[in-house]
Amino acid sequence: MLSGTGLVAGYRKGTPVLNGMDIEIPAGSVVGLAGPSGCGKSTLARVLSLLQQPWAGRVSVDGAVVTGFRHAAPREQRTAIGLVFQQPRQAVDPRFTLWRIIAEPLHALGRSEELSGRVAELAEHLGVSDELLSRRPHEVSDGQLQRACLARALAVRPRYLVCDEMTAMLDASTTAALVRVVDEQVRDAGTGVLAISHDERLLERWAHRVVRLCPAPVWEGDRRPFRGGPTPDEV
Ligand SMILES: Nc1ncnc2c1ncn2[C@@H]1O[C@H](COP(=O)(O)OP(=O)(O)OP(=O)(O)O)[C@@H](O)[C@H]1O
Repeated sequence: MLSGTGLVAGYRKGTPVLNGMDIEIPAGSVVGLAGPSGCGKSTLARVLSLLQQPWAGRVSVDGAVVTGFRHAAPREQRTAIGLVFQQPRQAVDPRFTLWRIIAEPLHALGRSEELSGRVAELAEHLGVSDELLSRRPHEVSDGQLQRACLARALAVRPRYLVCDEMTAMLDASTTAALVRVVDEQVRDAGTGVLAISHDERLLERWAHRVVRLCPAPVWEGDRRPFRGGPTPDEV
């Protein structure tokens, strides 16, 4: 289980974006996360991927409370969680070939003996041809690059995957292909997935459970509405 308990996080002192958020992503299931723009979905994705330190609350990975975030995140916990962003072009080094992009997490862990076999296996699984592997990001489409980004996220076999609007820029067939690969991970490897999307129809088809974040707060006198947690109509 990847879980966040009592998460408070934000950017400007005194105005948290998440204000006491609880969420649980069990192994082998897809939890959908929906909600209007600006309500904190990507913030939650960064906190659960250990890229952003919450102001309060805790993140646990398979029962172990995370003790550090960003560079201070324990390697074992950091590699347990893969992240795929909405904008693949902002998520890769433009100088790298797709091969190197996919290989990067293994390279960073010093697992060079696995590199070529694992990259070939992932590329085939994600439908990235040998010819595409030698190209750089500006020489491929968004969909082809996002396939490589999903391959990169899966390279070290994470136990959890956070997909932050992974398919928002993609056509229907690429969306279906990527969702199919993620579903196979869930079924065959027991991966737990947080699928963030504006597309409620996609989430209803894809996720076992959908959590909806509240809209941005509206001030009504002294009543400060709860913000950033699941609404009671969680399904
Ligand atoms: N780096 C940042 N610095 C300051 N404020 C930020 C930063 N990133 C996000 N915010 C603010 O935090 C709030 C939540 O942003 P976040 O990106 O988490 O929302 P979101 O639900 O993912 O939105 P969207 O659906 O549009 O992607 C927004 O008000 C946003 O302006």
